[in-house]
Amino acid sequence: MEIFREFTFEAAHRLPHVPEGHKCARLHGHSYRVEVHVRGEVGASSGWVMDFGDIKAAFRPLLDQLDHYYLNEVPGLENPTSEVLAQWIWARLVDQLPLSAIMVRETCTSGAVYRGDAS
Ligand SMILES: Nc1nc2c(c(=O)[nH]1)N=C([C@H](O)[C@H](O)COP(=O)(O)OP(=O)(O)OP(=O)(O)O)CN2
Ligand SMILES: [Zn+2]
Repeated sequence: MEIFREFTFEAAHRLPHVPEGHKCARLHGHSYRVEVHVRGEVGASSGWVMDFGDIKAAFRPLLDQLDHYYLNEVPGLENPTSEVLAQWIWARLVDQLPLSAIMVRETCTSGAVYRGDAS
């Protein structure tokens, strides 16, 4: 069984390695949406894989580093694409949660999913 908890935060960024003239080289912001997916057995007594509250607690320190910040200044997010952000979140949660995926949405129509492999 896979469950997920969604989080939202506001942040600014710019993409430093895009071609000259690309709109994303300019400072701009997004209302980011992050889904943290975890996988496990459904407990016979609990009826759940884990408490959504435990996912929320694990994500809280990351939210404190991201919400209303300029992402380029956060260590590890100097090139804050959706892909880099998904990997950054994964690396900070993988020792605490049985992760199956991290989804990052920059906009309603674009984002990235990281499942912990190289691809
Ligand atoms: N593979 C990626 N491509 C782009 C990323 C990214 O993180 N990974 N990021 C951006 C920009 O951050 C941009 O702000 C968001 O992209 P885009 O989908 O182009 O957003 P728009 O809202 O501007 O889309 P429109 O529908 O064209 O208005 C760019 N690419
Ligand atoms: Zn952007």
